[in-house]
Amino acid sequence: MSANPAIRSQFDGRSPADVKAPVRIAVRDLNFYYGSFHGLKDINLDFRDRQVTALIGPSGCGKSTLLRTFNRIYSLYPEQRAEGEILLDGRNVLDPKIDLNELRSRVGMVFQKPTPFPMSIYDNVAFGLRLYEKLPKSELDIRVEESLRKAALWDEVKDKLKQSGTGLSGGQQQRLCIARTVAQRPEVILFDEPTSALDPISTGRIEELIEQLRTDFTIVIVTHNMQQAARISQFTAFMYLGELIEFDATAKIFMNPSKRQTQDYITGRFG
Ligand SMILES: Nc1ncnc2c1ncn2[C@@H]1O[C@H](COP(=O)(O)OP(=O)(O)OP(=O)(O)O)[C@@H](O)[C@H]1O
Repeated sequence: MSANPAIRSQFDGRSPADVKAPVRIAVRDLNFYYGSFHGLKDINLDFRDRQVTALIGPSGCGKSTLLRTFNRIYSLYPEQRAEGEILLDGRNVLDPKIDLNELRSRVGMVFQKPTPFPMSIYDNVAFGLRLYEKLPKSELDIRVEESLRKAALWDEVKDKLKQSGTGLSGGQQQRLCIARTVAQRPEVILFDEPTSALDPISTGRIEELIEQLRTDFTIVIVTHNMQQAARISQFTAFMYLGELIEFDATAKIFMNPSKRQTQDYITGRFG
């Protein structure tokens, strides 16, 4: 199962997977249930520091479910539960004693559809900072600018910070949501299909941005788009029916996967 030269050339010059990077999130024997439905089955997986890990697999395989365990966002729904361990820097985020606000400031999330708050661009970014960090106005201004720069949006909005965030284009709104997440200085950023509602140019900008954000953050991205996974991630996890089928460096998954199911999926034979 080795790749043809066209697939191989896609990986020329790409940042290779750093298999020695420290493990930031370690998933151990994770099972997830929606009521009686067993959504994730015995998942074991390591996410490495300052690497982009893509979660791929056919619709309904559990990619979003896995992503949503890392910041316990599922716990808004009483019938949903996780068993096992998700160690963030060695501490189990599934521990009921963990402070969920603190967890969510350490593990930020960007959703499929841009979700700016109905307030100014500045206030969108400052929102979490005002809640959790009592910064003087001058420092708040610095953090807002820094976050908008990291989200590659500053130059487009610096003269209209008081205008509503909802008046921006879809791609700009998504970068605003990234700025809002980055402002909290999280360690991990979760992206749930962040470009599926965007045009190709906006998609390209978000992909470039994710590559830049990798220098500061550990990134996990759910994507349906196999080319996108190949373009932007260092590691890829292929899931099917709630199970982790294969996890490896992205180049290995796409050029020489070990499992037949992975090969069939990446060559478009199913899913
Ligand atoms: N709220 C829910 N209640 C019951 N079952 C659910 C719920 N949300 C998801 N599921 C089921 O869990 C499984 C995994 O869903 P999940 O959304 O994680 O898949 P996915 O791989 O992200 O799919 P997609 O690519 O279509 O977004 C599916 O069988 C789905 O029907």
